[in-house]
Order: sequence, then C-alpha cells, then structure tokens
Amino acid sequence: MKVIQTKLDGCVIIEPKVFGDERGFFKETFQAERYKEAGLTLPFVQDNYSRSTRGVLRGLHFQKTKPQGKLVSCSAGEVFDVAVDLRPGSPTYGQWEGVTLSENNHIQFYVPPGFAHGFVVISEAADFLYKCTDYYDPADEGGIIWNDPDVGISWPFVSPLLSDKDRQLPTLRALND
Ligand SMILES: Cc1cn([C@H]2C[C@H](O)[C@@H](COP(=O)(O)OP(=O)(O)O[C@H]3O[C@H](C)C(=O)[C@H](O)[C@H]3O)O2)c(=O)[nH]c1=O
Repeated sequence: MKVIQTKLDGCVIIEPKVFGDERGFFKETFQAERYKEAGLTLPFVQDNYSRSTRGVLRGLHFQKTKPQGKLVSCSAGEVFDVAVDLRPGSPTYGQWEGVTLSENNHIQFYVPPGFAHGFVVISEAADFLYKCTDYYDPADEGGIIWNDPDVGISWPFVSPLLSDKDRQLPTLRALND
C-alpha cells in the first residue's frame, strides 16, 4: 500500500494494494499493524455507511469533546472529500485538504481527531464507508458551514444539497467568537 502525507500533519492519503484478476479484485481495506505504521495509531470503534445522490454535501462536521478520527473511502461512485484542521494551536489551523475518493481509485483518506470533515457527491450516487476512532454522540456534534469564506474550500459544486442542520452551521469565525 502507498501512503501519501499531506500539508495537514496527520492527514494521510492511503492507496491500498488492489489484486485484480479475471474475477474482479481483492483488497485489504484495513490491517491494524500496517495502518499503524502509516500513522493510524488510534483504535477504531465504529463503522459507518452512508449513501447519497449527486450534489449532496454532508458536512462539515466534528465532535467537540469526543473528536473522531475517520478512515474514509467510497465503495460506489465518486466524492470530493475534505478535511479542515481545527486543532487548537495547529500551524495549519483553518486550512483544508481535499481528495477525490471513488470506487475506481480505491483511495482512502485518514482524517485525524480535531478536524472538520465533509464530502460532496460527484457521481449519480455514492456509497461512503468510514471507520471512526470514537463513538457517535449527537450531543457532542459541531460543525462549520460548507462554504466558509475564511476556509475557502474549492468545492466542485456551487449549490449542493444540504440537510437543514448543515444549512444552518456557523462559520469558523462565529464559532470562535
Ligand atoms: C453520524 C451518525 C448519524 N447517526 C444518525 C443520526 C441521524 O438520525 C442520521 C443522519 O445523521 P446525519 O445527518 O448527522 O448524517 P451525516 O450528515 O452523514 O453526518 C456525518 O457526516 C460527515 C460526513 C461526518 O464526517 C460525520 O461522520 C457525520 O457527521 O443518522 C447515527 O446513528 N450515528 C452516527 O454516527
């Protein structure tokens, strides 16, 4: 497997080894020892699976006191996935990293605890799978608005389909006021 560091310390892009043959393909999507060597040292405690249609944007979300690290991938379709560094004191605070995840590129993206995370669906529909390093706690949920001007994410869509909750998320500036 190939591990690519990004400008956001701890955020890594992983390209698993894909074994293709006349039947199709096989790949290991997680292996504790090898992923620990890639920097994913926290144990995973929860797996999530969501399906979304084209133009849906889920995010940008985080948990305030129980931040989740997430190993994300797209098992069907294609998404543009984004992590925003919200770690207090981080030299890249407020900066973002984006990566295209798809069933065809098999790419995984690790978003450590302390980041806001979200994605927008580029294909007709997309199945999104991810492992989390802490449990979901609805009382602990936080988020920033997808098009925060101070973050300046270059989303491939200008008018995505958002949940009511996501439409009302604050800017980073408002969050810190
Ligand atoms: C996240 C989550 C949600 N739910 C329930 C709560 C709601 O009744 C329903 C939909 O939740 P929500 O609209 O928050 O789902 P997403 O918008 O996909 O949220 C996720 O979006 C971005 C991409 C993230 O990185 C987070 O994992 C997560 O915030 O699933 C659960 O039961 N467990 C969970 O872990």
